[in-house]
Amino acid sequence: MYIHDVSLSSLVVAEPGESYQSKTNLYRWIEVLVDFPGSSDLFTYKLPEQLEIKPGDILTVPFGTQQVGAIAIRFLSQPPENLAPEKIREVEDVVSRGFFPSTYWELLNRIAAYYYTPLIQVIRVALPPGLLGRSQRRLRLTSLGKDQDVSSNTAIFMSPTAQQVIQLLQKTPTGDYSYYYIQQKVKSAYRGTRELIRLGLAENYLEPPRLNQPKLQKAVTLLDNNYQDLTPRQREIVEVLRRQGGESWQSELLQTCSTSTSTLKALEQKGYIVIEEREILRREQSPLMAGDQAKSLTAAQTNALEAIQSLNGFAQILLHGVTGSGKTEVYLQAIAPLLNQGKSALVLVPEIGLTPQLTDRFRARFGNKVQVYHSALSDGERYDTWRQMFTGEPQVVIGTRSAIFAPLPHLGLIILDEEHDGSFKQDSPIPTYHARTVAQWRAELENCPLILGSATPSLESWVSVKEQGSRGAEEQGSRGAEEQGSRGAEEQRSRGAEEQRSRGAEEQRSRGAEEQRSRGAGEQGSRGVGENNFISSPQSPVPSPQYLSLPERINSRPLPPIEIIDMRRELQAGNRSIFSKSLQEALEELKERKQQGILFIHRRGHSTFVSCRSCGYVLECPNCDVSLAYHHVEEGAPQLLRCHYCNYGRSHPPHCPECSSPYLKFFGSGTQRVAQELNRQFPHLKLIRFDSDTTRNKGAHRNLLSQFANGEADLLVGTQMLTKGLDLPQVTLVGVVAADGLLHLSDYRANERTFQTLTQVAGRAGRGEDPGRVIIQTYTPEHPVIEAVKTHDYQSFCDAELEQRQALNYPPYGRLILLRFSSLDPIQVQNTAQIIATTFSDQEGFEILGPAPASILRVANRYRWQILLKFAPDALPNLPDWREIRALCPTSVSLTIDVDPINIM
Ligand SMILES: Nc1ncnc2c1ncn2[C@@H]1O[C@H](COP(=O)(O)OP(=O)(O)OP(=O)(O)O)[C@@H](O)[C@H]1O
Ligand SMILES: [Zn+2]
Ligand SMILES: [Zn+2]
Repeated sequence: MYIHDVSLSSLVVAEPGESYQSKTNLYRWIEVLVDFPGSSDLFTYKLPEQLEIKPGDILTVPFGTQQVGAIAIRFLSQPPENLAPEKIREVEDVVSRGFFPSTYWELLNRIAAYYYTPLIQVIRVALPPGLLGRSQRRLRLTSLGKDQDVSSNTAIFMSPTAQQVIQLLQKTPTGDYSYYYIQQKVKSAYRGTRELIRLGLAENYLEPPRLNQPKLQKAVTLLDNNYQDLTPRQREIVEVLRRQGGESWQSELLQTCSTSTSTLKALEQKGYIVIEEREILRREQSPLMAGDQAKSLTAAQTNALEAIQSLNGFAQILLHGVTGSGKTEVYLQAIAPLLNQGKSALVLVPEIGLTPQLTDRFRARFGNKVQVYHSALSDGERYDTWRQMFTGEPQVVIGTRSAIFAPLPHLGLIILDEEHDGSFKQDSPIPTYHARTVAQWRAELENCPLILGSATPSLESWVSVKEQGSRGAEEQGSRGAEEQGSRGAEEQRSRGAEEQRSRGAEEQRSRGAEEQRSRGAGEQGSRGVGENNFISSPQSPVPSPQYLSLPERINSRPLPPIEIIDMRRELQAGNRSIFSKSLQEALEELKERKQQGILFIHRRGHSTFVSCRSCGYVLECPNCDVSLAYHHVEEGAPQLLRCHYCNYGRSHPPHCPECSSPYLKFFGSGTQRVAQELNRQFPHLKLIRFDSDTTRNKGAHRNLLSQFANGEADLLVGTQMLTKGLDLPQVTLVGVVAADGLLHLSDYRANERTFQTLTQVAGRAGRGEDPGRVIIQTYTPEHPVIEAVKTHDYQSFCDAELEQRQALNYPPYGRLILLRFSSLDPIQVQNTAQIIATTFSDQEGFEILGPAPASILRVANRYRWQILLKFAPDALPNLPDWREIRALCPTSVSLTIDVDPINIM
């Protein structure tokens, strides 16, 4: 055994369609990941002759004195340098073939390398929870083995261990045991088991994780219905079963016929029916949808669809469609023909609970071919949905960021809807992947198109389109929608996506190889999986997306006009309400016109902090360096103080804890306060509060949204979560109570995030017949972001913002890596951050910002420090060895390496 690191250069896997046989002749070693607690390294094994192994197969290998499960990762053409070939042990056997295709493994390896994460941890995010950890290898008798008479003549040829093992198995009613148990009971059992398998008396299998065993339910199947010797009661049951097509779940049959299990048993004994356990796949229960037909497309939609359908193999599309322009319809029609070709599609959305409407639209179109996959499913649901994907049946998987790992065998298309959304990025734990980046790799490896859809594309995507060349996005943007779709597609084709792809791959390979060579051989041994220095510059190797736009709303409906209200003026004019005059008038009109409205508030709760008027004391969280938010839903409800970081809660004190003054004042408005204020000023308006406090239970989002859609309320009052994808034609008014809270978040993405949020929330208004109206209240109306939102001017916002980013080398130009340290010990975490920062100081090619305390130093009693590394564009710096960096961290300090971080706070 030998520990070796993974790097792309030595990643040799069978390409699809390539002859695998020729590879085995070349490569006589294989690296495997062993399923052994605490082991995250790759180990090298010899390929036995006569045994076909491919990357992605599940194996058994000798490990120390045991046999353990393992996953074949990749072939090696040479044994590791400092290990004698004769010391390398052989793979024992293949348990399950083709568990994952080779492209999938390459994907996992890229993620491990790019995000500095041990491969095993990447595999853990890719698999449903618990699959790897708890799966168990077992041995069971075949029917031949069950009938084998151990004292007979044939058995004489069996070795004594094989005889012992088969006797052990025959003693159990099921004829199977775990390997672990067999090894405990029979000395050197492994030889015996191999022998039994060779003789066809026993077989290997992998038992699925214990907690997630398939769910079984009794099913009744009709065998015979010629009614002889049946009582009238029994005859009735058989008749019911026949009318149901000869099959029913037992529980349903019992209910329909009001009968008992003993009556069914009697029928079974007479040979009329069989009752057997059958597996039911647990999937999220979905409401039944009325079917829905493809809509006839607008000209711009048609152009976009044609461009998408003309793609062959890997290509990226940025589908920039204003809010309400019908992007979803384009997705649906792009997917439909794929399903008919036997392929599947993957649709990623920011937060699935928030977008039941989107899932419903897919279900209405594709029925039960739609699978929903996200972390809020129970482990059992996740496991079953995951296995359903493996069947290879054409299907549409809709999910959140981790669904990018959905094991769909024939992937025909990947879509990232609202691609700009921050929830596609994982901040912790490692790998700190961005689903967009992973989607780009996956589409490339699976050779299928990737569509990035948004009304407010991320600057990353925008820049990559612009950099595509002189005939890029800018020109296209100003061209008529008509012309643009087809021209764009043509350009793309002639430039040859193919060529780009192979170039990208080549570059990568040779770069990887170089690095590999330059590293000392001795060094290799100490490294773990995925700790190599591969890093790619932002522009390469993935080719730029093609730009498609849907510049207008459906039916040429206008985008809603946006009024900016200067709240300082309101105050000067004597209006002390949180609602401006305009907003008050607009709210008054809602009821008269039988229309609905949405009010956006940046925060939940009632007030963001509570402070004493007499001494200025601010009530703070005992575990975090933040103030406590005041929660009070309505008159008579308990008054609570809650920490929005660690969820600490306490009752609201009647007096200041410091000076006992009774005069405590509330600052900063959240959803609860706005709701209370609305109830006071507009008692006739019915409202629904929509924030993480009111949507905690499963299905709550859907319930509240359908209440609102059914007209049971006039106003929807909520946070961020109502900016995403709501398509409600009756909504004419959108109000933003205070835009400033968004702008004042102190990181380099605050402007981009504010522009996106405000544009998206504004986009909820006027999607139906009646024109919309948007009112944004702010104390800084002159802010350039607010002005760009007002004029719906994405382009000029981007230009201004990109200029700043470029000047400071921030993404999408420069690249960032954030090291986050945290510890219960305030001194140790600071010292560690300082020590590590000095190890960087002699390196060239990047700038070191920090170490600095995080903007909130303490959260949940952990002290947080960080170091930001900033790389110049196109620089391929000599990055430190992350293993060594990690080694400098004492166990009490945890380090997260966040590659391409988007939250730097
Ligand atoms: N070709 C069409 N003809 C008629 N109606 C359409 C057509 N395409 C889409 N629609 C309808 O227009 C509305 C808006 O479309 P959709 O929600 O897909 O827009 P979107 O671009 O995804 O919006 P957003 O980005 O704001 O969420 C939907 O109700 C949809 O059913
Ligand atoms: Zn006080
Ligand atoms: Zn707290």
